[in-house]
Amino acid sequence: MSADTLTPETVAGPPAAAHPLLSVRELTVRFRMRGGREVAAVTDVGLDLAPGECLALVGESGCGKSVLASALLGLLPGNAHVSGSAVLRGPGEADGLDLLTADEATLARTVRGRRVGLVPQSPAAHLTPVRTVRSQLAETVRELTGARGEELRAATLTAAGRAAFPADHLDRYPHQLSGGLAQRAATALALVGDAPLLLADEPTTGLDRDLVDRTVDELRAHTDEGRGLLIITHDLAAAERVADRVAVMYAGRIVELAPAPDFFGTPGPRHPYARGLLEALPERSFTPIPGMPPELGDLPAGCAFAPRCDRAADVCATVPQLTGGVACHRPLTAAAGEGPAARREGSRV
Ligand SMILES: Nc1ncnc2c1ncn2[C@@H]1O[C@H](COP(=O)(O)OP(=O)(O)OP(=O)(O)O)[C@@H](O)[C@H]1O
Ligand code: NI
Repeated sequence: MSADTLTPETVAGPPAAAHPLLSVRELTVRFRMRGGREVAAVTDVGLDLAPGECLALVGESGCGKSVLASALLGLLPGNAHVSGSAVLRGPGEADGLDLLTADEATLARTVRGRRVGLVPQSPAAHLTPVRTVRSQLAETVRELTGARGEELRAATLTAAGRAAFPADHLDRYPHQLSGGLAQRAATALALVGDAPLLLADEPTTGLDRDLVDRTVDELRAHTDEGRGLLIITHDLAAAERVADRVAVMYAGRIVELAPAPDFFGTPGPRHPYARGLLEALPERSFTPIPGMPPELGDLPAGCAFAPRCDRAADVCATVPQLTGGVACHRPLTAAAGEGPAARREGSRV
C-alpha cells in the first residue's frame, strides 16, 4: 500500500490488531444469593485476544477465573447476572457474535465445541460416566469432523494422542481413570474440533512436570493458523512457557495485563499483587503474600488488594482503573529497583 492510501485506520495497525479474535469489554458477573446478598465474581473485565495469541489468566483461587470462562460459554447458572460484551470474530469478520447476548440455541449449535472449545476445570464432571473414553471421543470426532468407519477409528486414536491419552486406556470408563488421565481425556475432547478459540481451565491439574509441558505445548500448537488460546492456570511456570501475554486477576478484576517476557523477565510485574504471586514461587523468594483474598460478597471499598499491600496509601481508597496494563495507584517501577529481577540479584549475590 502506498503512503497516499493510508487512512487513520490503516495507520493504527494491521487488520489483526483492528479485529481481535475475542474482545471482552466491561464484563461483570454478579451472583444473586438468597437473602439478596450479591457476590461480585467478575468486575469490569476488558481484554482482547488476537488471532494466534495465547493469553494466560492467573490469580489465586476464587478470584473469578472460571466464572469468566463460563460466562464466555453461556454456562453460568440462573442466579448469575451478566453485563458487558464478549465479541468473537471469525477471520475477516468485523462484527462478530456477542457471546454474552447470543441465545442458547446459537451457543449450543455453533459456539460450544465448534467456535469455542473448553477444557473444563473438573474433567470428571464433564465426562459421561456410563461410556468409555473411546466412545465419547469417537462421537465427538464424528460430530465435528464427519469421519466414519476406519477413518473415524484412526482419527479417534490421533485425538487421544494429541492429549497424550494412552491408547490402551481408551476402553476404560471415567471412574476407572486417575485424575491426570481424566484431565487428558477432557483435553483430547476439547482439541477435536480445532475451535478458533480454546478456553483451557487449569488443564494441567494432576499432571507431572513432563506431561504439563507436553500438554501446554499441544495447547499452544492449537494457536497455529490464527486460533486463540485462553489458558487459566495456577502454574506460572506453564504460563511462562506458553503465553504471549499474562492477565493477572484479583478479586474479580484484571489488575495487570502484560507481555509475558516483560512480566516474567525484565522489568517484571508492576502490580504489587502480581509481584507477590511471582515472588511466592519456590524458585524465586518463596515468600507468600500475607493475608487472604477478600470475600467477593463483601469487597472492601477502594483497591481490593490494599489491605494486603505494603505499598498501600491514602490514594488506594479509590478503585484504580486498568491503565497502561496495570490497575494500581502506586505501581512498581523497574527504575526504582523494585522489580523482581533487581530484588533477585540483590538477595542472591
Ligand atoms: N454458582 C455460583 N453461585 C454463587 N457464587 C459463585 C458461583 N460460582 C462461583 N461463585 C463464586 O465466584 C467466585 C469466583 O469463582 P471461580 O470459580 O471463578 O474462581 P477461580 O478463580 O476459578 O478459582 P480456582 O482457581 O479455585 O478455580 C468464588 O468466590 C465463588 O464462590
Ligand atoms: Ni477455577
